[in-house]
Amino acid sequence: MCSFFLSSGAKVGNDWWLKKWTDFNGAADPNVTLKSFDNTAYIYTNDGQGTELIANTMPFTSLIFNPFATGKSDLTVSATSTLDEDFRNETFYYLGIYAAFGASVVLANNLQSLTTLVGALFASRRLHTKLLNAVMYSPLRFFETTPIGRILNRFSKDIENIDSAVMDSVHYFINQIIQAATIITVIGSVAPVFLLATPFIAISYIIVAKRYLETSRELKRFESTTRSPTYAQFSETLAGVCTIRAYGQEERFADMNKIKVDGNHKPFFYVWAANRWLCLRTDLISAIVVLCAGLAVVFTGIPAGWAALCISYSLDFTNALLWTVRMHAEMEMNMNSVERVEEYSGIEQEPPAIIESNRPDPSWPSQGAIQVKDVSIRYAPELPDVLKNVSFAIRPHEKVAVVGRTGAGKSTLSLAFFRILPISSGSIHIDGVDINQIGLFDLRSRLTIIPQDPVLFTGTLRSNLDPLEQNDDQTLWEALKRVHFLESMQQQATAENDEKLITIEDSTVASSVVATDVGSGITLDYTVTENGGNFSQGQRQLLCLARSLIQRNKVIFLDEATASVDNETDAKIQGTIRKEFADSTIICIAHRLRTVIDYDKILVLDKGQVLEFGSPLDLIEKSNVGAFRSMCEETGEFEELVEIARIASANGKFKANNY
Ligand SMILES: Nc1ncnc2c1ncn2[C@@H]1O[C@H](COP(=O)(O)OP(=O)(O)OP(=O)(O)O)[C@@H](O)[C@H]1O
Repeated sequence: MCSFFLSSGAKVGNDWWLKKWTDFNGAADPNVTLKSFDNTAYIYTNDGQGTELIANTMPFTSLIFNPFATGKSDLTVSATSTLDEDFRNETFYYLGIYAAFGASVVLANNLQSLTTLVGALFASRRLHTKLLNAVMYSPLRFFETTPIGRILNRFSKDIENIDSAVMDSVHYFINQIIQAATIITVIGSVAPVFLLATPFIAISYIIVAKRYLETSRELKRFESTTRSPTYAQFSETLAGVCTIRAYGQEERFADMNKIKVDGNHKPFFYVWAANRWLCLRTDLISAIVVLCAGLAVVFTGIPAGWAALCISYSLDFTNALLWTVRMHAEMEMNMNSVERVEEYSGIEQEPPAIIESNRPDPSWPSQGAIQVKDVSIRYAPELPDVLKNVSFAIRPHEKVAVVGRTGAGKSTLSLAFFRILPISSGSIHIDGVDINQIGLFDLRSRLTIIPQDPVLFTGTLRSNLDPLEQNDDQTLWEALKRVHFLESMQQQATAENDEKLITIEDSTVASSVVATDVGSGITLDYTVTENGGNFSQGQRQLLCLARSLIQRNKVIFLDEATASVDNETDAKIQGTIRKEFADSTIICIAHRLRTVIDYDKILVLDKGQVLEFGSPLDLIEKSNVGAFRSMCEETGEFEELVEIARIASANGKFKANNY
């Protein structure tokens, strides 16, 4: 009679568990052996003539044994419920391990994501700051030789890549490598003969990956370099849209844009073609891996479960391999952005902003005496000198006009004072301080320039006049009034709408221009659009002049500051300059000789050299060969200019020119 007790759900799971069972059965009937292999239990009897398998379980299933069906009804096999207890304990034990694995995977994943994100943010911020500083403090030459599109590309696409893509690709690349290595290890440990195939797999991988990486890296670089001209062309087109329309060239510019966009998209298309190429190769390698795994399984004769594991892992290998190569390429391509941003951190920099050991007195320059000695300047080391051994001296509070033909070097001279261009030889002293020996911040913050092209920033009147918010509203309004900006706005508003009566209030509270209609009123919060686009060129120059009035520096450069205003406004502004800057040294670059004929001195430049330097009257009365004299003659108002110069000389400077 056979008795077999096994409660339902009991499973044969591992050797240890089964060993106990076997012992138990062995004790019950020495002719019965119970073996376990690969999660399957086998019951054998030995009738003295040989061993016979009489029952077996399915893998991971309960032992179902019907002794009558086997014809071994005299067989006694017994098992007790202690097996269930063991099984239950072990199940919980392994479930616990499994849960712990799950929890650690979740934790590790989160930790990894956190580290990646924080690391990426930190790295990206550092790189961005480095790039910004490098560009901000680069010399003028850098901007002249570097297309704006290229700089924009660094700050937009490259920084975006570093922000979001670089760390992701590094992260996935490492994951994929671990996955591929794990697969090889698992298959290798189950069927070690498989390891014989790994050199072949490694070599194939290296060949395919190398080819793909080289191609895709070049394609990506090509894509990046073709993007900059696209940006440049686009921004140029936007800036010159009026001219383009005026000449009816819209279509040509649109075509140019299409060509550039096409050029930029071509490499993108080829990147995907290369991707397909890669897929084919990795599929091939993976097929060989599956074949090798299959052969290894067959020839080592490992149990079915392990064999299945090997094969299913080898199938996963295709994906792991493909993504390892892809992520490797992606990582390298994204690293191009890091390389490109890093490249800019090595660009030439301007001298230091502050030299602690040599800071000028806070009141410097208090007089405005200037000594220029043998100054030569060039725009680049490979270019010829633009200013050649220029020497002159200006006494405190003197008003000096710099005149000369186009290209004579007038604007370059003002750049030399601000050290926008480095002085290649000679020196400039202001109130006895060699400007080459002090920091750029100290130098530039003590001088004022009103450039040929007035620069305004998007914001408000207030933010443009007083960006550091160091002055009260009253001062700002005063400055606007003195440069006749308010008048100009009033005229404009009146012209726009006669019914909107604009008045200039002189109230001490704000001295604001208030319109009866709020819509046309001007306040210090009046919007200034990009580049001051909502003001005329002349109004922009007036605003720059107002800004310099507020600064009240002792040395002022006017680079054709009133070139874009009408004669009447020019006369008013000149009056303001004479009054407001009476105590300052003024160096004024001018084309309208009438504007500067009553200045203290005239400096005539020609081809970067000083031709004449002296009082206007002295120069104008020079014999016929005088350069200034012939310039005055060319104006067609020679007599008038001579008259003004004479009155100015007789009555004291800055009084004759009443227009
Ligand atoms: N960015 C530059 N790079 C190279 N050379 C330049 C650059 N700017 C000006 N130059 C050269 O320097 C010389 C002097 O130019 P600058 O602008 O100082 O003349 P300018 O007298 O102010 O002329 P304008 O009256 O037309 O403003 C010119 O011959 C010009 O070719």
